[in-house]
Amino acid sequence: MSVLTFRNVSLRYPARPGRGSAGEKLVLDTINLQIASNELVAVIGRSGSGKTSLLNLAAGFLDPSAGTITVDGEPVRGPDADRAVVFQDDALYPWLDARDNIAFPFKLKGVPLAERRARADTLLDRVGLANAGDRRIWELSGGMRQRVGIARALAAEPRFLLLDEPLGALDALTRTRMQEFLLRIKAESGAGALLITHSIEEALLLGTRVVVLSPNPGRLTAEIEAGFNAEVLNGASVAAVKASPLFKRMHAGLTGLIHATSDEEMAA
Ligand SMILES: Nc1ncnc2c1ncn2[C@@H]1O[C@H](COP(=O)(O)OP(=O)(O)OP(=O)(O)O)[C@@H](O)[C@H]1O
Repeated sequence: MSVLTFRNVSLRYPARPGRGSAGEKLVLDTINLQIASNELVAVIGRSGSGKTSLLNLAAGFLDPSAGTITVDGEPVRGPDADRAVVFQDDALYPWLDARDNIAFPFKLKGVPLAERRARADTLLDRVGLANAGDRRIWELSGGMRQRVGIARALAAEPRFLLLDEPLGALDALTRTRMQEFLLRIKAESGAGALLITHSIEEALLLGTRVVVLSPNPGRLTAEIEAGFNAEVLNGASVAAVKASPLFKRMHAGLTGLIHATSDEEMAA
């Protein structure tokens, strides 16, 4: 079991040149958060509350201004394939086909061509794209592209998946299918996951825990345990889970928590 830990983490963006320290911005304030391999922690909060900044810290793209981020006690010192990131726009290489996109991390590790293609094919199969290996990225639908992105993230067998609105650009139907897919893939991979989403519904459906980030500066102001992901993994339909009275009550509760600090509407 691995654990990603934020301990008293704050993040300050520097002032723009010429503005002295007056323009400095405290974006995250004293964040304490742990994500274990068996968890999917969903972070919600209004726009600008610091969700992406939090994920960028976990990824090692940014250094905290104070506090520490560790994986199993080892400080995070920069990006590492062990903490694989999936973005909203899939960030795939358009000049490569689906198979070679997935095989790319193996290429960087010096794995021979035949072996890396075979490993990519196994991953394609896992994400339900066994017949799409030869297709160019622009020949794939949005949902298929996100599957390729997720397969590429899994290629390094990461201990943590860092998911920044991975389903945000998909139409509602595809998104629902992909939510279920993401849950299964996450469970099979054994990786812990941090999911940033604008959707309270998605957070509640996928998260083992949902944490609320309140803005100016970003602080974790609420944390709830959610068990709906286990219901979906046990075979319940996403539609049935979302329609349950408990889901609706918890959704209303979280909406209230976010609106308590916000004038802005969050997407349902
Ligand atoms: N590189 C940067 N330099 C200065 N300020 C930044 C930088 N990146 C983000 N910010 C500011 O930090 C705050 C948090 O931004 P962040 O993108 O983390 O929030 P978010 O909750 O992910 O927002 P959204 O939901 O709109 O994506 C915002 O006020 C933003 O303007």
